Amino acid sequence: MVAVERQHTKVTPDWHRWIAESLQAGARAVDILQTMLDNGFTERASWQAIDDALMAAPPEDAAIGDRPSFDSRLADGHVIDAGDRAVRVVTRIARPVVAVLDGVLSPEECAAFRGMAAERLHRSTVVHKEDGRNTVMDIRTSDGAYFQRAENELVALVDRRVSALMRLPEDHGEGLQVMRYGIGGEYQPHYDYFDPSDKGSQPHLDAGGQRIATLIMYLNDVEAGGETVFPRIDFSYVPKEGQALYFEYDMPEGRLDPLTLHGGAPVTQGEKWIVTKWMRERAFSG
Ligand SMILES: O=C(O)CCC(=O)C(=O)O
Ligand SMILES: [Fe+2]
Repeated sequence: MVAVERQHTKVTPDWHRWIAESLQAGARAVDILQTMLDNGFTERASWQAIDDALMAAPPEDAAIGDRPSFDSRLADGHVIDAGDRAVRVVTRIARPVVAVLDGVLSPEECAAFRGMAAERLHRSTVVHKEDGRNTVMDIRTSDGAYFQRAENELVALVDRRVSALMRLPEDHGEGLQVMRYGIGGEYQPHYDYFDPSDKGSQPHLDAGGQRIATLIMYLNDVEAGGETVFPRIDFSYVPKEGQALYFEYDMPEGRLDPLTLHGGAPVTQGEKWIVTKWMRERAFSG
């Protein structure tokens, strides 16, 4: 019989005390959560206990006006210089590192990408866990089109802008990937980084190393559905033409941030078009 690992759903008084003390000592809720997950508690039970502790005794130093620190590769400030464009920050989340950015692409650029991609769309694939090959699977039901770095003027312009924005050299970037989701089209929750324990990740890791950050740019407003969701932090972004969602997942000591689990919710009305840039830790031939 296969042993089923039981997860704890009951938080003991000792643990409640530890949570309260850790919060008072200034620990972050996400780090407390991680310790609890590592010790076999369910996510739901852990958050419940952390929330209870926060309600009972909010950290003394959490004065309104105190700004959390956003330790991110993105520049500070409300407006970021992306070379040929000023990009406005709409929202920042500290952990996982996420930012919503406005004005990354103009309406004309969005239309041009949709038009350019329409001619070469094919069913999107995912990396197979075992053999590393690009494989069609139900978890990702979109059509995609790949653009080699700098393959035409618009692609070159956007590659350059994205590199300035993400503060990583252009040659760390995979070619831009346009995706179109029709009604029912979705991308179920996944990590963008390659799971180092999967055999199939190896050929990808050998070329350019691990993926470390993602920029999803939205090429249209979606009528209904199609949100980009982060289920581990209950965060949902509603697509808006010209905006982008930035997130990074490389953490100190080579760890990868599991809170970046994310997906594209099914489109229920209209279409959804995005163009994505995945950045690697090293230069990469494309
Ligand atoms: O469609 C979405 O909102 C998510 C896309 C995504 O996860 C990706 O391009 O890696
Ligand atoms: Fe993704």
